[in-house]
Amino acid sequence: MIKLEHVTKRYLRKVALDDVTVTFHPGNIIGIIGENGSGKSTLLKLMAGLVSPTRGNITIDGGPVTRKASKKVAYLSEREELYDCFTVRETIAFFASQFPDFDREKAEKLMRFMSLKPQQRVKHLSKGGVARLKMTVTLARNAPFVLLDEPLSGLDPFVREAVAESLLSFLDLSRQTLIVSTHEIQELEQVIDTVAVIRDGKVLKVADVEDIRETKGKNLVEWMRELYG
Ligand SMILES: Nc1ncnc2c1ncn2[C@@H]1O[C@H](COP(=O)(O)OP(=O)(O)OP(=O)(O)O)[C@@H](O)[C@H]1O
Repeated sequence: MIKLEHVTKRYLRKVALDDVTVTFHPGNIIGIIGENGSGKSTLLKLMAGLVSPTRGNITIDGGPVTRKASKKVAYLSEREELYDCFTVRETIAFFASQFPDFDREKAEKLMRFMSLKPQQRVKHLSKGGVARLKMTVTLARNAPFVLLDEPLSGLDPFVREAVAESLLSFLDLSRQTLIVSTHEIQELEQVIDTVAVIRDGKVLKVADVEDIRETKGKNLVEWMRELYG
C-alpha cells in the first residue's frame, strides 16, 4: 500500500502538489489522469523516492520512502533514460545488473513480445522502439510497485496497443500494483481498475472504474467530462 498524507511539493514558488492525501491499494491498476502540468509526474516521482515532499508524509507498505524502500518501486520516467551506444540486449543486461529483482527470462519474453531486435542499438531505435524498450526493462522487474509516467505519450496507435497489452500480460497482480499516469484514457480504460483524477496539484477524486460504469452508467471519458464541468 502506498499512502500519502497531506503531501505538498513545491518547486521554488510553484506548488506542484497541494496537500494531497490518498491511498493506493495493492493488486490494482491505478490510472493517474490529469491535464498537462496538473502534478502527475510529481506524484509519481514522490512515490518513487526521486523527489522529497516539502510537507507531509509518504509511506510504502508502512515504511518511509527511503532509498532502500524505493527499491520496491520500478519506475518508468517520461524522459529518456537509456544509453544510446548500448544494444537492446546490452541495455537489458545493464538493467539486470542494477536491480536484484530483475527477471531476465521475463525480459527475453518482453523483448520478443515488443518485437525488439537484440542487436539493435538504442540510437537506431524509433521513438516507439525506445518506448517499448523502456517498458521491457521496467516490466521485467518483479517489484511490488510499478510506476509508469506517461508510457503511451507520443506513440502511434499500434505501439500504444502493444504497450497497453503488455501491462496485462506481464504484470502479476497477485504480487504487483501498477500506477500509471496518462492522457490516453481510452487505450487504458480497459486495463485500469481505479482512477485518480488530478487537477492543479489536487487529487479531485479517486474512483473505481467498474463502479463508474455500473452505478453511473458512464465510460471514463464521459465521467471525466462531467467532473471537469
Ligand atoms: N523541477 C521543477 N522545477 C520547477 N517547476 C516544476 C518542476 N517540475 C515540475 N514543475 C512544475 O510543477 C507543475 C506540475 O508538474 P508535473 O510535471 O508534475 O505535471 P504533469 O501533470 O506530469 O504534466 P505533464 O502532463 O505535462 O507531464 C507544473 O506547473 C510544472 O511546470
